[in-house]
Amino acid sequence: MQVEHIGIAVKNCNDANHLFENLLGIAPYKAEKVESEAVNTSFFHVGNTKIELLEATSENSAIAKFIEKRGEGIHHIAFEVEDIYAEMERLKSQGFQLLNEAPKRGADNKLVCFVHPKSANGVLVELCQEIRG
Ligand SMILES: CC[C@H](C(=O)O)C(=O)SCCNC(=O)CCNC(=O)[C@H](O)C(C)(C)COP(=O)(O)OP(=O)(O)OC[C@H]1O[C@@H](n2cnc3c(N)ncnc32)[C@H](O)[C@@H]1OP(=O)(O)O
Ligand SMILES: [Co+2]
Repeated sequence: MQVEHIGIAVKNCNDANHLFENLLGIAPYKAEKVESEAVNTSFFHVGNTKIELLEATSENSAIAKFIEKRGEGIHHIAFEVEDIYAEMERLKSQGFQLLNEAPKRGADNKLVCFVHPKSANGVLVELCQEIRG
């Protein structure tokens, strides 16, 4: 398993893109809107992992609620897995609380699911599997 990306909640992707471009010295490689999560995302390659900037597109978005409550900042850590179905079963059998019954389509051509922060020492964990074919 490796860290696929670190999700950072931001108020405005354009502003955050400029800041991270200055910080990292590289431009984002992708911008993607994900309606199902009510977010705009922007991705930077950093070594063999990524930064995912997330801007809410609706006040009901998880990102909007997070920023309202905690301000901008690190939102989640995503791990890449080979078989998200098997990993979900494994985590469920170990008593982790999953936030979705089945994987859903995320950004950057991935199937994703989430583990409740309460099950992971206060960290929102995302599992990602590349959508193959
Ligand atoms: C576009 C897809 C993209 C991808 O990579 O493919 C994404 O990453 S999408 C990312 C945005 N989507 C999600 O985060 C979906 C999963 N998240 C959720 O279902 C909710 O945000 C949830 C359940 C984590 C929190 O829900 P809600 O905000 O309605 O509940 P509370 O505010 O009451 O929070 C409950 C409890 O959890 C703590 N909390 C909330 N968010 C986080 C967080 N990001 N990291 C750590 N802890 C978090 C919150 O503080 C509450 O704790 P308490 O001690 O009761 O205050
Ligand atoms: Co993510």
